[in-house]
Amino acid sequence: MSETPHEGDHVSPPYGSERQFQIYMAGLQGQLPALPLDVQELERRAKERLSPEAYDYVAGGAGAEDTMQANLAAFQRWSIVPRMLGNIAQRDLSVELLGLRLPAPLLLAPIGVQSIIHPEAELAVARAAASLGIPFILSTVSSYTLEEVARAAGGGPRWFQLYWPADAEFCASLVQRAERAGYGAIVVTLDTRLIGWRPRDLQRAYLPFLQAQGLANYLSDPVFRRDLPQTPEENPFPAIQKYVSSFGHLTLQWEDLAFLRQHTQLPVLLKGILHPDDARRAVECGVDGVIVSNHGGRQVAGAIAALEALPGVVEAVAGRIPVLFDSGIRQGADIVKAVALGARAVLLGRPYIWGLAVGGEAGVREVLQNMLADLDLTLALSGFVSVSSLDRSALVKAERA
Ligand SMILES: Cc1cc2nc3c(=O)[nH]c(=O)nc-3n(C[C@H](O)[C@H](O)[C@H](O)COP(=O)(O)O)c2cc1C
Ligand SMILES: CCCCC(=O)C(=O)O
Repeated sequence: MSETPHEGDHVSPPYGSERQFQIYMAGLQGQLPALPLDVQELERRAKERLSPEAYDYVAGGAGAEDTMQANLAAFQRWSIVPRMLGNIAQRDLSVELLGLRLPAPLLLAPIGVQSIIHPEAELAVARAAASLGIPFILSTVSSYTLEEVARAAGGGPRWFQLYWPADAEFCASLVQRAERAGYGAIVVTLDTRLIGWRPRDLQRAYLPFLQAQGLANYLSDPVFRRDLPQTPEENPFPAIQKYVSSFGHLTLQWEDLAFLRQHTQLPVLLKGILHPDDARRAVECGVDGVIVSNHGGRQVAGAIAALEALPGVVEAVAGRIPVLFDSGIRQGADIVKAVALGARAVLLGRPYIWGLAVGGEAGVREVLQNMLADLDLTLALSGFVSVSSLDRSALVKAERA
């Protein structure tokens, strides 16, 4: 099922219009795109394929899911004001990020336990991302080990997301394994030291981690395994219990970030920043980047929409480190808006998981290709030839609906 990357898969503008043309030409021969282009339709198709609990786990959010909805609504409060008659023949979607030149301001957000979605899980995602040169961020709670996923990615760019465990030695072990396996940065997720109140999952009493689908990095770690009374192969319960009791490091504080610096050479980014004061604190702590995110509305019901938080964080950071963004990216225009508001790049979340559910590796690739083509065309038709030339002047704040 896996396909090897093709040279021609690399995104180079005017790729958007080429892809569009390919789709229409294939249509003349009676061939339609494999995946729905509309992300809501894609989600419906994914739902048909997934178990009800897996679907709800991905689709759901915290509480009444008001923040999850607000994440999407926030994009409608900014409008692009297209400019005419610039020369848009030569376009450049690429951006520089922590010494990497990315083909577009796009990465794949860390999403855990992907084997509940597709048997090839993170391996398929890593291959799809690598074929386009798009970095992916592997979750700590992945279904395959970080070493297995690194092998699947080959030379493709990758970062490791850290759920900082209470055990310092285990924390150091995870980070050093990631560094050895060629991950280029550590993304510390701050907003999920406890799991949010998620009614859909609670109603089904469903937590996939308790079925070992998200424990690959734990069970393969020599430090984690060391003091278990029985090996996880003999009896999984002691390992699961240990995982549950050590998952969230509830006494972790800003000063502790120095610990990471002592244990890795890699750049460190903080994911889950929403308040400008936290952004300033992050800069003072010497981290290399922040990610504005409310975890897709899965943690604090009633929290600020991520896009609403972005301008305040950008202002507080004042260009000292890159600001990334996620929570609500669904189409090319959303990327344009986030970048215009000061994000260096964005993370795509749920949509690529729907692609994985419907089409495995090829499905993820198709979602990414469509997103990049949409971005390229939206940018060009708005009058911009490069992502780096976008700024707030591209937008107006719409009247509140
Ligand atoms: C099913 C699911 C699992 C997730 N797992 C992780 C994770 O393991 N680590 C993490 O930092 N964020 C995790 N996230 C949050 C995403 O990285 C990202 O912040 C979120 O999906 C963005 O919202 P959006 O998908 O609505 O755009 C998860 C999100 C979903 C939907
Ligand atoms: C233990 C929680 C990890 C997965 C996650 O981040 C999510 O479900 O949102």
